[in-house]
Amino acid sequence: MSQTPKQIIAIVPAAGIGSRMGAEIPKQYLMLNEQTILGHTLDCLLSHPKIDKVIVAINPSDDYFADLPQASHPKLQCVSGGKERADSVLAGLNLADEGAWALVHDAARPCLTHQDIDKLIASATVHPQGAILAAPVRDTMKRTNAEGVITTTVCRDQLWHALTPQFFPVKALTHHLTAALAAGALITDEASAMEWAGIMPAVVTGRADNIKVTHPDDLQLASLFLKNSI
Ligand SMILES: Nc1ccn([C@@H]2O[C@H](COP(=O)(O)OP(=O)(O)OP(=O)(O)O)[C@@H](O)[C@H]2O)c(=O)n1
Ligand SMILES: C[C@](O)(CO)[C@H](O)COP(=O)(O)O
Repeated sequence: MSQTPKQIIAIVPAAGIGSRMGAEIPKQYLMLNEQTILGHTLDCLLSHPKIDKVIVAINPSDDYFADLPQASHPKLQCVSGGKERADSVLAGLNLADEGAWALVHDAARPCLTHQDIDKLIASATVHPQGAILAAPVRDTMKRTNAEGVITTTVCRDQLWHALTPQFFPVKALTHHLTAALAAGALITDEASAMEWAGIMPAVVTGRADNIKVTHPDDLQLASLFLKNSI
């Protein structure tokens, strides 16, 4: 059994433009109930007792972040994000202490709970290579051709939706993410950078309501989840 990480830094990629949302403003600044999507996400991370610092990667042309109430929080630090999500995560990692663990969480996932953060942090004692929150697939999964015709049914045994946070030692994640990006690997989450390096992260079952607000119809769902979060 390994020890629980002594220092935990949350890294929040929040530099996207939300093109699939099709809103007038970047989706992380859309209102959800009483505050912005990013505000909900930051409140959850800033209030967790085991998270020592929160580094938010924002778009260099972001005109909204400074107006958030959370912007002046003493635990919070800002950095300029990059072209892709992975670049933004790396920008945050480069500010983090090498001896810490990084808890990387999408700004666009405002329904995260402390219960799931606790589960993921606790997993480090059993999985020193790191782990991610994930939700088991419920539906039958189909793969189609470019014309939208089903070509195969994908076996759903041990098939998961990768969520965030994703939890890794800062030094290892920074090293492998840097190398994977330099090699031109397609990296859409932190686990895929570790997998690229031959490391096998664990999954920790997370709540299915920890959705990524991506399309317009996700807003109503996220609003309901936040109103009824237990
Ligand atoms: N260059 C980028 C792209 C995305 N993100 C962040 O990564 C998270 C997950 O990405 P996604 O849901 O795809 O957000 P967007 O890239 O904004 O959405 P879209 O792909 O629809 O444009 C979001 O919090 C987004 O702000 C980021 O920090 N830097
Ligand atoms: C990191 C992630 O949320 C895990 O499911 C997902 O890969 C982000 O993908 P996106 O296309 O950048 O939203």
